[in-house]
This record gives sequence, C-alpha cells and structure tokens, in this order.
Amino acid sequence: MKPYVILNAAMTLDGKIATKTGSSNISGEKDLKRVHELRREVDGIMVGINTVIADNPRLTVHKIDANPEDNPVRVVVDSKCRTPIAARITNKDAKTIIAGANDYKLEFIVSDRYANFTKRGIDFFFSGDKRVDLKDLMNYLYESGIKTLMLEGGSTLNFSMIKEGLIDEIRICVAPFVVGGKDSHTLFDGEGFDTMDEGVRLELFDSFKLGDDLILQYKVLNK
Ligand SMILES: NC(=O)c1ccc[n+]([C@@H]2O[C@H](COP(=O)([O-])OP(=O)(O)OC[C@H]3O[C@@H](n4cnc5c(N)ncnc54)[C@H](O)[C@@H]3O)[C@@H](O)[C@H]2O)c1
Ligand SMILES: Nc1nc(=O)c(N)c(NC[C@H](O)[C@H](O)[C@H](O)COP(=O)(O)O)[nH]1
Repeated sequence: MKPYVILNAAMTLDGKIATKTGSSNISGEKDLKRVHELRREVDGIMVGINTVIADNPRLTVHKIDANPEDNPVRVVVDSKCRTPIAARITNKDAKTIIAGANDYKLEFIVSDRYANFTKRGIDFFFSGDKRVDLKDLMNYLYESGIKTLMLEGGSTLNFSMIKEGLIDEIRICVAPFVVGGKDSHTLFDGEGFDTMDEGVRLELFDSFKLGDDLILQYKVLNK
C-alpha cells in the first residue's frame, strides 16, 4: 500500500524550479497560500536532501492560520543521512522522519549525529542499498498512518517518484517569467527517458489563474 501522492511545485514558464545557484523564489503570494492550504490538508510532506540543503525549508503550515497539529509529518529522502543537525526540519514544530539507505546505516547509527537526531525525536527508516527504495518508503509511510503525501521536490526526487509510478496527482504553479540555463533545475531531472513514447501520461483536470500565476492540475494516468 502507498499514500495518495500529490506533487506540488512552482516553475517558470521554461520549466525551471531553481536556477543553478539554487535561487527558487517563484510562487506569487496567492500561490504560497494555496501551497500552505495543501500542506494543512495532507498527512505528510516529503522532499529530497538537496532541497533541505538548498532551501532550509520548515515544511510546516505557516503562511495561513493553523494549529500545531495541522503540520504534516516531514519526510526527508536522504540516502547518506547528510541532513544538517541545525536544519529547520529538525525543530519541534512537527514530527520528522529521515529516510536513509542501508549501505550508510551501520556507520551512521553509531555516530554522535545519530544520537543528536534521536534526542530531538527524529525517526529514521532505512531501505535500499545506495539510494532509498521509494516503494518501501511509501509502504512504511502508509503503515505509519500517512495516507496522503505532498511531494515538494526537488527535480531528482520528482523524477524517481514518477518513474516508479508513485505519483498520483501533479499541481503546478507556472509563473510568468523565464530564467533559462541548461544547468538550472527543471521540474523533473534525474536520468530521464530516452523517447517521448516512454513519457508518463497525464490528464489535465483543472486550470486557473491565481494572481499573476497559472495553476495546472493533472492526474497521472499510466502508473
Ligand atoms: N520551485 C519549487 O517548487 C521547488 C521545490 C522543491 C525544490 N526546489 C529546488 O530543487 C533543487 C533541489 O533539487 P535536486 O534535484 O538537486 O535535489 P532533490 O531535493 O530532489 O534531492 C535529491 C537527492 O535525494 C537523495 N535520494 C535518495 N534516494 C533517492 C531516490 N531513490 N531518488 C532520488 N533521489 C534520492 C539523493 O541524495 C539525491 O541526490 C533546489 O535548488 C530547490 O530549491 C524547487
Ligand atoms: N510551491 C513552491 N513555490 C516556490 O516558489 C518555491 N520556491 C517552492 N519551494 C519548495 C521548498 O521545499 C519550500 O517550500 C520553500 O523553501 C519554502 O520553505 P518553508 O517550508 O515554507 O519554510 N515551492
């Protein structure tokens, strides 16, 4: 079993979710409120380790009225357990799970870092050898009570998740500017598919303007 997974992201018209320097201020104010309403609705929110390092996000509901119990469980996909101990996702505002890979587990669980994380109440889940096995992780999260999960990037994790058929819905904010750059991060990076035929098919079920931005909502078809 797996949670119902909604990928949410903001991109420029040219499909970039961050520049090569990591600059990623894309959504307008109204879209940020929409994002926080979605955060309030879901049981969990997941990002890749590079997003934690680049953005130091809180992953809590803080741009709209909310109670502490509205915060989703935060999940970081972090094979080598590189999450900085001072990262905001380690604070007490919400529960946090770090998902690591088995090849790095033994060394990590005897370290002072591990002791520090567990002292802060952070949970760990290990699966896969060099990279986190995302199917196993989804099953673990579902069994832990996370029935709906918001995926908030970045590009590499987004591609692995869609390639493995783990994304159910995609909600995209398209902002009215372009930044270009072959080294910018796009909505889906990873290794990509070789042919268009292999592309994951989507069905647009809603679209609307929000402030200056355009919101596109898709169901994922061939999972
Ligand atoms: N505009 C937006 O909506 C938005 C949202 C989130 C992130 N971002 C941007 O995305 C950038 C980071 O994206 P990224 O692609 O470098 O990193 P990422 O956040 O996708 O993290 C990827 C890392 O996760 C780890 N990982 C472990 N198991 C994995 C697996 N099975 N599949 C994939 N990854 C696995 C690996 O260490 C991998 O390098 C940042 O610059 C951030 O600002 C933008
Ligand atoms: N929807 C959306 N629009 C953006 O313009 C943007 N940069 C992100 N980026 C996703 C990132 O994971 C974090 O949402 C932000 O870094 C905000 O951090 P908070 O958790 O609110 O502290 N997401």
